[in-house]
Amino acid sequence: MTRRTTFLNLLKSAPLIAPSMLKCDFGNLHREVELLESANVPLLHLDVMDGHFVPNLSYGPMVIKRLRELTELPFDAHLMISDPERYLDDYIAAGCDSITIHIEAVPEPVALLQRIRDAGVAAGLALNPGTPVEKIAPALESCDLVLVMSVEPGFGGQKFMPSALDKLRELSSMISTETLLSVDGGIGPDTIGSTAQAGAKLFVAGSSIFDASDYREAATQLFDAASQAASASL
Ligand SMILES: O=C(CO)[C@H](O)[C@H](O)COP(=O)(O)O
Ligand SMILES: [Fe+2]
Repeated sequence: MTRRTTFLNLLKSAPLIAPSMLKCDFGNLHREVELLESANVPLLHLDVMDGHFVPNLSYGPMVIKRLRELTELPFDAHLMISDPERYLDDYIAAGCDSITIHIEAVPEPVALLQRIRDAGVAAGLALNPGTPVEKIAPALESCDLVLVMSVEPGFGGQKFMPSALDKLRELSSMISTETLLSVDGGIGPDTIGSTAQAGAKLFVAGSSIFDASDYREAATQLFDAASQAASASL
């Protein structure tokens, strides 16, 4: 069983709430991971920023490797970096279970997505709010995950952009049922329902979990809202 197979099996437990570690307390990673494990979240979303592709810096493979020692939760790495090919092996070796690259950083992504899959890791492709769905259409068959950004990438705590909803609807009719459709940015109790109705299955949540006093309660509230909206839209 590869990391990719295990990651894709998560789809069976959708909706999936993925805390974005960008908003966690980096001075106390061990404790944060313990709290998230007791909150029963199914995976962690790791935002990697290089200060070039996006105007912010976060962490890289060395931190992810140490985090890997703290938990067996699957890692969903979101690489907001230029030239991800150059660093890909480091992220694979650090223990990521899925690796998502941006179409704006890699306009011809098929070969790189295949390299990720060949390494036994799930391959994801993200698009920014200003990028139309057509740009990623030729690569969809090479994707295990498609990530619709509902904020401009680079920072947590931004306001959800409703233009993501049309993209989610469009993509749900284009991708296979085995592909994880993910949404990232401004996801909270008031916005998650509309994204679930639009077809998202994996919901990245930073502020709405880490700003809460009880992570478990916050994650459960998001899960319940997404489940209800998804079943109402059936
Ligand atoms: O990729 C990201 C930012 O580029 C983050 O995953 C995202 O912003 C999470 O934070 P929040 O839920 O607070 O919007
Ligand atoms: Fe992200």
